[in-house]
Amino acid sequence: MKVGLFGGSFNPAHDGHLHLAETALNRLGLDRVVWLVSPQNPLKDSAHTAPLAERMAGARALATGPEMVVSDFETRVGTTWTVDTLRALQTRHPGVRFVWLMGSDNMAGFHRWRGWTDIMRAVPVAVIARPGSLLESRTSPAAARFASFRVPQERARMLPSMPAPAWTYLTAPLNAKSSTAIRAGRAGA
Ligand SMILES: Nc1ncnc2c1ncn2[C@@H]1O[C@H](COP(=O)(O)OP(=O)(O)OP(=O)(O)O)[C@@H](O)[C@H]1O
Ligand SMILES: O=C(O)c1ccc[n+]([C@@H]2O[C@H](COP(=O)([O-])O)[C@@H](O)[C@H]2O)c1
Repeated sequence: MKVGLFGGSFNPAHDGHLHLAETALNRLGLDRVVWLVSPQNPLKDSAHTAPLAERMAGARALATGPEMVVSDFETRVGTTWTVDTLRALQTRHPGVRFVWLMGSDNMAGFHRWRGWTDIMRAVPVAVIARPGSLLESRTSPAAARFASFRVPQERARMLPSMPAPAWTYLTAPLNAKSSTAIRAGRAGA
């Protein structure tokens, strides 16, 4: 079983998220994409985060295909740092091939995440291109540090079966949606 782990605040969920999930599902040949709705991004201000139930409902409304699963795993287990979430999942599901999924904006700042080199060594990682972070992500400290472990996107279907570290950068048709823009629109409405 090959499972993409799609962590996010989903504050709120939007079709850019669906774009990322479907791109990863198809290009990596995954069996499932799990939308891990974060209790709270440890690097973001909690004052702007909507209640979990609201964010879960928004994610469920979009993640409708049979391969899509929306999960509150981090809340149930009590993890907020991704490195801890991955350890907990790998301990519980030793037979599953997990791949961490993220947009290129997160790759640009990935070196600020707790235990980021441990994350790279724990699971393969797929980065999906997002407008506004194309150059920063490709020239980021994480991309430089793990340059020799990069898998060309033409071989992305091999990624879930590869031992970590291994990562790929998927250039897809871009989607410009963002939760920040949606929240700003609501505030101004
Ligand atoms: N339009 C998009 N294209 C590609 N990846 C995206 C897009 N929107 C979000 N992502 C990715 O989805 C994951 C979850 O993102 P998140 O829930 O923080 O949404 P966001 O729009 O980035 O929110 P915010 O604007 O509040 O930071 C992240 O890895 C992010 O990079
Ligand atoms: O573990 C970390 O240091 C860390 C720092 C920033 C973000 N994350 C995770 O990255 C995922 C995307 O976060 P976000 O807020 O960009 O949607 C989500 O699962 C967060 O918990 C994790």
